[in-house]
Amino acid sequence: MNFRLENLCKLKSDGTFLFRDVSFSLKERDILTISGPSGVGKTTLLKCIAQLTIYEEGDVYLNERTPEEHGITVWRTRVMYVPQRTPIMPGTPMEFYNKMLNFGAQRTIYHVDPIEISQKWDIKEELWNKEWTQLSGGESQRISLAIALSCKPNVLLLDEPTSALDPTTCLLVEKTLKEYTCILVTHSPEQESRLATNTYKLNPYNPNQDVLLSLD
Ligand SMILES: Nc1ncnc2c1ncn2[C@@H]1O[C@H](COP(=O)(O)OP(=O)(O)OP(=O)(O)O)[C@@H](O)[C@H]1O
Repeated sequence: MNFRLENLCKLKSDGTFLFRDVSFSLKERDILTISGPSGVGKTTLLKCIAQLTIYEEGDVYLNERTPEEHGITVWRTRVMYVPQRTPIMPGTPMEFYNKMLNFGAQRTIYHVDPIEISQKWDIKEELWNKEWTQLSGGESQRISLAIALSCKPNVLLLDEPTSALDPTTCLLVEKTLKEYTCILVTHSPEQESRLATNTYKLNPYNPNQDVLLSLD
């Protein structure tokens, strides 16, 4: 497996750059952490990679093929975005998971049991049949993550995946994540040093850099 991002550029609504020329690459079981100040564009970068948000320039490749070549729906199952907060949804996690199993691109994938994954993180099986609205932030965060891991995507795009967890549970989740290839947004330098095989610091875009570049 190889994954590559080349010179991704994203404009803000006022026409200035949110970020410019973001490039990195990953191989199997790499964990690339993305850090940077609040509002710098970390979530937006993950959404661009997942093809959930448009970007103005740049290319992204999974195994040397673009999202268009894979097909956008297949891409999103192979390069899977997990938001920081689970959107408010009707029904239970089990109902959601069963629906997902019948959804186009997922039908062809052999899934790992998400309940088994979540049990490693102290999620009891009965929680899967509770309404999403009745779950705590940390419970729904772990269940959403278990569903994503069960699809065995090539690359996981994780937005602060342990933000709602206590330190002990956070370490249990990190232990599992080490078996996967991830691009992971974190505000924790400790988490970065425990997990990262590669790091990327997203800095606020500085237009003065363009002037210096054009003078070269
Ligand atoms: N689709 C979009 N197009 C243009 N700008 C956007 C888009 N989505 C978000 N933004 C803007 O990009 C900026 C960065 O938001 P983003 O949520 O990516 O930051 P972040 O680095 O993840 O922040 P935090 O660490 O607080 O979660 C915000 O000002 C937001 O309004």
